[in-house]
Amino acid sequence: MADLWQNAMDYAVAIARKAGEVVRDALRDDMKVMTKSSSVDLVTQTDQKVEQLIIQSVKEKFPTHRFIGEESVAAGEACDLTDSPTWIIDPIDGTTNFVHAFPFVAVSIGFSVNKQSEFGVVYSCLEDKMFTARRGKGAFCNGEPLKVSDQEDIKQSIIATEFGSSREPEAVDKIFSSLRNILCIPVHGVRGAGSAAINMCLVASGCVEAYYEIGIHIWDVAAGSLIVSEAGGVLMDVEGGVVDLMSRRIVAANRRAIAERIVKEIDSFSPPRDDTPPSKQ
Ligand SMILES: O=P(O)(O)O[C@H]1[C@H](O)[C@@H](O)[C@H](O)[C@@H](O)[C@@H]1O
Ligand SMILES: [Mg+2]
Ligand SMILES: [Mg+2]
Repeated sequence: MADLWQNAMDYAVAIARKAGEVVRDALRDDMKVMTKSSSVDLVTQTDQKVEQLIIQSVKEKFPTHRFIGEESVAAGEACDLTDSPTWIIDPIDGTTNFVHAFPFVAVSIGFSVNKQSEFGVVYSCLEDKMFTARRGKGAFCNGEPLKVSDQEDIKQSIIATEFGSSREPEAVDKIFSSLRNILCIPVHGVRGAGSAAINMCLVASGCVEAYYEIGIHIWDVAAGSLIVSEAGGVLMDVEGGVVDLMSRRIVAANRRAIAERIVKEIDSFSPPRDDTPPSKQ
């Protein structure tokens, strides 16, 4: 049977590559850096330009499809995931890296239908690595199949995480408390690429055993989640149980036992959900 969404996925890969070129070119220019929710939540004209480029290109080809885009939501659009085919876009995941030319910057495009993820594309544009996954068909990097690490022992693992863009003391205290607990299990190391999407691709590639973060948004992890699960990994909420991409909390791991061990050490909290309008937060 023909794959209904393969055409859309091929299109997403082509747009992500084009978007990556725009990002790479912009690194050479002077940047105007603006802020969003806090003085460390950065955005540039390139984030906005790339998001518009992706949305306009998709609209030409798939006029009935819907969008959740980071910069459109920042501009006031609703973050609604319906049953309609929906493109979930982070035009630059790792904007702080981009601003500082720290070389981990990704274009992330997730696609969901009936609230189920159908494909995910993460283009790590400075490394020129194209990560892709189609539901039920595996995950790939530049066409090569991906598989999570087979490590069973958390004490022999590397765990990825991020500090995020909240500087509220209560949140920072919990982030540090979780980090301390995990570091002192002890694990071999803790790392962070500065891009949620790339961290998830590192889990899918078997370079780190797990990644967790509280404070991410649906556009940071929509594509990466499918890439992890298609590479054989698991997703979980930071308190255990089923992950909810609107909840702004995620654990992605090579296996359930490692995810559950991390959950035990996380001092959890709940940022305002992505699907709660700012007026109700
Ligand atoms: O760079 P953006 O798209 O803003 O995404 C980042 C996110 O906002 C932060 O919370 C995470 O810590 C980063 O890893 C994201 O990639
Ligand atoms: Mg992001
Ligand atoms: Mg972004």
